[in-house]
Amino acid sequence: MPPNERRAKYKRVLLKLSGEALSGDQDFGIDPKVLDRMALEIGQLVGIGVQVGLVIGGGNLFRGAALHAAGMERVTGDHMGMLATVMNALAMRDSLERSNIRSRVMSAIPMSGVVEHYDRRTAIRYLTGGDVVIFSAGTGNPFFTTDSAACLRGIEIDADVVVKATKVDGVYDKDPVKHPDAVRYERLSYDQVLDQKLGVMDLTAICLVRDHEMPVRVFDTNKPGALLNLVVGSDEGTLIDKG
Ligand SMILES: Nc1ncnc2c1ncn2[C@@H]1O[C@H](COP(=O)(O)OP(=O)(O)O)[C@@H](O)[C@H]1O
Ligand SMILES: O=c1ccn([C@@H]2O[C@H](COP(=O)(O)OP(=O)(O)O)[C@@H](O)[C@H]2O)c(=O)[nH]1
Repeated sequence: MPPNERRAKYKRVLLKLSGEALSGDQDFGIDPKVLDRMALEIGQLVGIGVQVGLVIGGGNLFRGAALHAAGMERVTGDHMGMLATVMNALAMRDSLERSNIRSRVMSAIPMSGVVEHYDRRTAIRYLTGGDVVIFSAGTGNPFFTTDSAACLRGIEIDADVVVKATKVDGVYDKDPVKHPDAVRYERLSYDQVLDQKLGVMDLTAICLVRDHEMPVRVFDTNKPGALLNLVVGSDEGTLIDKG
């Protein structure tokens, strides 16, 4: 069935893309080919009437913890990490707009003249009007991650689901990159993720979605069509919910 004839299961989704995904085969930076592919996949969602909020990480450029390990003060490192997410957001907007997908970038850190300051009601208005909204600069606070920012914004904008795009095709009983015998879950409860300390999302983010009963789906960024499939209700990746 052509994508535009497929019916969406979700009306509004919050999609989290890791910064690392944007660097493609390189260790650092932004690969325009990856952005263009993501823009295409996001465009398919918009095409079937799904409202898309986007949170992009910054790990392809800077991570506060890594800068700190190299000797930098942690808060300064986190500020650099958050600014990195703004750069990624600008690159993503550029790619979306080249594909004729209307989009807005909002930042949790005010950056007059570059991007709009985050405001929940304005964001919801943009989403309702069909614009993709990219929420940048994480939560605006050090010591958090963009996974937490994705869960926070997902809850704030009343998304139906938080969708985490990652390098693996779901949540496993142990890290599948290190353990080839790891077994993938189709569905998990928040408490299982917390009790078993399953490392696919940080625990602060999981606590937040648990407290607000926001479902999360983890899927493989590199699998073509997976995002559209899960939005139309296929069993892609792993679903984390209250069980
Ligand atoms: N139980 C687990 N199930 C799935 N992935 C896991 C698990 N434990 C650790 N991981 C690792 O978590 C990574 C995904 O986390 P992610 O947040 O996307 O990475 P990043 O820190 O680059 O953003 C995977 O690449 C995988 O190696
Ligand atoms: O609310 C936030 C979100 C992010 N960061 C910083 O920004 C970096 C990049 O985000 P993240 O590591 O979550 O990116 P990803 O792993 O998704 O690429 C983090 O390492 C933190 O240093 C932060 O301080 N507060």
